[in-house]
Amino acid sequence: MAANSSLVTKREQPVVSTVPPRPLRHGPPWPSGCAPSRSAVPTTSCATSSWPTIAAGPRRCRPAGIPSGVQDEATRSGAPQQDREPGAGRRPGPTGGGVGAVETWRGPTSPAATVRWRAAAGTAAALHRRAAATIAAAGGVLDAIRPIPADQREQHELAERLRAAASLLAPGWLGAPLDAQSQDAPLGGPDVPAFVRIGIAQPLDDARFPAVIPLLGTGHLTVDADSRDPRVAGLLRSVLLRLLAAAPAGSLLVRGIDTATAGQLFAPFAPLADAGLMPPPVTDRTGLRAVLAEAEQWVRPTRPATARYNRHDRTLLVVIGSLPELTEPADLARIGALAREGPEAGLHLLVAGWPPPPLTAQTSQAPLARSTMISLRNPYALVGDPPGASFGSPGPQLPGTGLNAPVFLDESPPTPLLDRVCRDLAARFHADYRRTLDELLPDPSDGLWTESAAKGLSTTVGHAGERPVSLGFDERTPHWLVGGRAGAGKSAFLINVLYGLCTRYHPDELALYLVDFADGTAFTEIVPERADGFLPEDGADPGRPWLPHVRAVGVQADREYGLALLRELDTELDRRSTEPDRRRILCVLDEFPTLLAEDDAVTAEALRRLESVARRGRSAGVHLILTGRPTPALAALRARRDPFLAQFPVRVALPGGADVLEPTNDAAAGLPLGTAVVNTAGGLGGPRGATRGHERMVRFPDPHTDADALAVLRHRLWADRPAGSTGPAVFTGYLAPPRPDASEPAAEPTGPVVALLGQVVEVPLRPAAVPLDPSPGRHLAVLGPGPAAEDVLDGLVRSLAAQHAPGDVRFVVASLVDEADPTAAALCAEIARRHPVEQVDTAGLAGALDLAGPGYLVVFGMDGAAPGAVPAEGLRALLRDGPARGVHLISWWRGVRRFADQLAAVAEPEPATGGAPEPDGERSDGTGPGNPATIDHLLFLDVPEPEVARLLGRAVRWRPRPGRALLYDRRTDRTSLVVPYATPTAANAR
Ligand SMILES: Nc1ncnc2c1ncn2[C@@H]1O[C@H](COP(=O)(O)OP(=O)(O)OP(=O)(O)O)[C@@H](O)[C@H]1O
Repeated sequence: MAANSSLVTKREQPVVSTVPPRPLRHGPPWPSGCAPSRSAVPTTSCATSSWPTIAAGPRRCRPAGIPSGVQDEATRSGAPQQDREPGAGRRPGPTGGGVGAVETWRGPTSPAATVRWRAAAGTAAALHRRAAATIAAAGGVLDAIRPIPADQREQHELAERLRAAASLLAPGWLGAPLDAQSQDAPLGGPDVPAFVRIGIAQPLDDARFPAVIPLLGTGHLTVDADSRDPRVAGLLRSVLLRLLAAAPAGSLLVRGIDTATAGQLFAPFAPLADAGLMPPPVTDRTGLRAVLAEAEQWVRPTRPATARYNRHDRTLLVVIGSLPELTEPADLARIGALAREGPEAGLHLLVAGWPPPPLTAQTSQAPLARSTMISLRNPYALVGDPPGASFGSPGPQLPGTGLNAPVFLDESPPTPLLDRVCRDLAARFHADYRRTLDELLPDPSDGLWTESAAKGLSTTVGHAGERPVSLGFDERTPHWLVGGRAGAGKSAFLINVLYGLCTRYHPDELALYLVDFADGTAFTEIVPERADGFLPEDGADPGRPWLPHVRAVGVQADREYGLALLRELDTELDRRSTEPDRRRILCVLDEFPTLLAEDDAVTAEALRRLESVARRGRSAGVHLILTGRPTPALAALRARRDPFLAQFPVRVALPGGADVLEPTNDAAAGLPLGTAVVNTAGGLGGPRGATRGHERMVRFPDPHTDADALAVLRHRLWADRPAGSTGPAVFTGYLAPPRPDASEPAAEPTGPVVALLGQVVEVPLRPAAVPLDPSPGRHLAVLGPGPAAEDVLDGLVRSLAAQHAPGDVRFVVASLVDEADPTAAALCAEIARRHPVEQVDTAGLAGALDLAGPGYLVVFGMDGAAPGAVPAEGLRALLRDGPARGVHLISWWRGVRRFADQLAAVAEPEPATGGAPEPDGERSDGTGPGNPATIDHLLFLDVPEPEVARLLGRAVRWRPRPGRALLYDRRTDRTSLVVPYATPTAANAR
C-alpha cells in the first residue's frame, strides 16, 4: 500500500488475520487471476497459492488453506466421524451427486433394483444434507474469519484512494513519476521529507498506486540484492534523487558506499561531489570504516552518561549500494548498531545487499532494525512493513504481512533529469555559500604587508554566516592541528592561510617552512618551477613566481627531511633564547602522521622535537601547523596523553577530521566540503545548543577555482619582494637531483677536489661532497649490489675528471666484474678526451697501486678480484700514503663482506686514539677511525641496516630504498642520508 497505508488499509483492506504471517521471501501474495499482467509474473493457481489476496478478484479466488480449514471446521461442527464416507469431504461434482450415486442410476430397474435405488437415494440424500451442513458451517467460519472480499470495483476505488493518499504523503519530487517530471520543477522544500515513493504497486492488471514508504525521520530501507542488480541501482538512484530534490537546500548530507561497481552507482551524482555537497563514494573497506566512523560520530550522544541524542539540524543519509566483499562481522555489527540508534539522531540508512551472505553460520545477519525491507522477485518486489507500522493491518496481536501487492520498483531516473537536478543543486550551493579567496585577503587598495607581526600573526580563515572568522598565531594560540579525510580540502585551507599571511606580513617579519610528506603537490605552486625540482638558492629562476616568505619547501619529503627541519627549528630556538628575533617562523607539516608512522628512532626523535619546538616556540615566535588525515596514531597520542598534543590549542576539523577534536565533541560530524570547525580550546566541545565562544563552523573558499587570480596574486607578491631575496630551497623527494655542472677548473685551484655524490637530506639543503685532500684514508668506496651503485661511481668519476685541467691528472680504470665492462669502457672513452687513461685488469690494478700522482684508481666491482690478487701490502700503502701524492682509490664493491675482509686484511695495528670517537661496537673490517690505512668515506646503496651497522660497529638509522644512499664519514663517525645525483645513464633510463 501507499505509505501510511495502515490508516487507509485498516478500514479498506480485507482482513487476513487467520492466515499465517507471510514470510516475505516466499511466493507471491496474490492468486492467479489477480496477478499483474506483466508477462514474466509467475501465476499461481488458487489451489496452490497459500496467501490471501488483497481483495477478491473476478473469480473470487480463495487460498488453498481455506477448504481444508472448512473441512476441519465441518468435522468439528458435528458431522460424526463414523458417518464419513469416501469422498464425503470433497466438493460436489458437476451433477451435484457423489460417485456412488451416479453408479446406481446405471443399474436395472427391477424391484430389487428399486430397493437398492431407494437405499442409494437415501444415502445420497444423507450425503447431500451433510454437504449442505458443511457448506453452511464453512460459510459461517469464512464470515467469521474474513470479510467477503471486495469486488473489482472496490479494488479500483481502493487503488484510487491510495493514489490520492500517496500524493498527499509524497508530493512533487517525492512521489511523481520521474520519467515524466518537468525539467522546471522547483527544487527544495520547507521540511525534510518524511515519505518517499519507491515504485508502483499493482494489485490488479489495471489497478495501481504509488508505493510510498516512510524514511527520513522514521527509519531505514534495505534491499536484499545489491547495486549490481539494475533494479536496485534504479531504486537507490531514484530515492536519492527524490530526497535531494525535495529536501531544503543543504539539509541532507549523503555518504555513498559502493564497492561492487566501484562507485558507478553514484556516478550520475558527480556534480554534487564536485560542488562539495556529497563526497565521492567510497569503494573499499577502509572507506566503509571511515563512513561508519563518521556516522557513529553523528549519532554519538554528546554526553554518553545521559544517553541523550544529539539533534542535528541536518540529516545524514548513508547509502550503501554494495558492501565490500567479506566485510568483517564487526563492521556489519556497526551498521546494525547505527540502524538501531540512528533515526533519533537524524541518521538514516539505505542499504542494498542486506543481509549480506554469511561468512559462517555464526555471522549471518538479522534484518536491519527499524527498516522497511524490500525483497526482489522477478520482475516485481515484495515490500515489508515499515518500522512500527503495518501495511496489512492484521490486528493488534498478529505480526504484519507487508504490502499485499507486488511492487514494480522505480527505474533509474532519466540521465538529463539527474544531471539537471545535480547541477542546479550544485549551482545553488555555489551561489549561496561559495566564497572566493579575495574575501579572505586584505583590500588590495591598502597595499601589501600592512600589518605588524610584533604581537602575533592573524588571518581570516573563513566565514561563519556573513562574519569573517580570524585565527592567529600568538602566545594563546601558537600552534594549529588540522584534520580531514582525503580530499577534505586541507590543501585548499592551507593555501588560503598562506596567502592570507603572506599578503599581510612583510617577508622580514614572517618566514615559512613547508613540508609535504604525502604524495600530493600541496606546495608546488608557491615555489619556483624547474622540471627537476632542485633549485639553486639564488632566486634567479624566473620559471614561476615564488612567495618571498618561503625559505624551504619539502615536496613529497622523506621523514628524515621533516626531522632535519625540526632539528633546525630546535637549534633556531636555542639561538633565540639568547638573541630574540622579531621575524616569526611558521612551519607547516602537511600529512604529519607520515613522519610519526613507524615505531622507530625517527618517530621517537620527531615527537620529542615537536614537543620541544611547540613548547619553546610559543613565546619565541616559532609556530607550527600540522595537518593530516585521520590516523590511529593521533588517537594513540591522545590516549597516552602525549605532551606534544597539549601544545596545540587550535584545532581545525575539516570533513572527516573529527579526530582532532575531543571524542565527545561531535561538532564536525557530517561537515560538507568547504567547511571546517575551528576550535581554540584544544578541541573541547561544550553544552549542546549553547553558543561556544571557542568554536565556529566556517566556510572557506577553494583557492583554485580562479587559477588566474591566484597566479596574479603570486606574481604581485614575488614582484614586490625585497631586493636580494633568494628563492626557497626546494627538496623534491621523488626526483634525483641533477649533478651540478662541473665548472671549468680554476687556473689556481684553492681547495681540494671534491667528489660530489648527491644532495644531503637536510635543512638547509647541502651537497654531499667528499674532499679528496692529501690526508691518509681519503678514498671513497661505493657499496651496493645493483647497477645504481655502478651508476653512482660512473657519474662521480666523470665529475672528478671535469674538475681537473686537461692532462693534469691520470686515471687507471679497472673493471673486475663482467657486468661493469661496458660502463668502464664508456667511461674510459669519455675521460680520454681530457686526461690520460689506462684501462687495466686485476694484474694491471695490482701493478698500479703505486701510481705516481696525481691520479685516480677507479675500480668497478673490486670484490670481484680473486683473494690475494690485489696484494695487501700494496693496497695498505695506497690507502695510507696515496692521498699525500694525490692518488685516491674510488671503488665500487657489490658486497659488504668482501669489502670488510679486504679492509681487515690490510688494516694496520690500531694506533693510540688521538681524541677521535671510539666506536661502540666492534668493526667487522677491523679498522678504527684513526687508522690511516683505510677508506674514510663509504656510500651505501641498498645495503640492509644490520650489515651497515656490523661494518661500522655501531647502530645506524637507515632504511634502504631506491634513490637513497647512506654516506658514512669515518673521521666524524657521522652518517647522512643522501639523494644521489642523477647519472646520465640513469636519467636517460627514466
Ligand atoms: N572550499 C571548497 N569548496 C569546494 N571544493 C573544494 C574546496 N576546497 C577544496 N575543494 C576541492 O576538493 C578537492 C580536494 O581538495 P584538497 O586537495 O584541498 O583536499 P586535501 O584534503 O588536501 O586532499 P588530500 O588529503 O588528498 O591531499 C579539490 O578538488 C578541491 O578543488
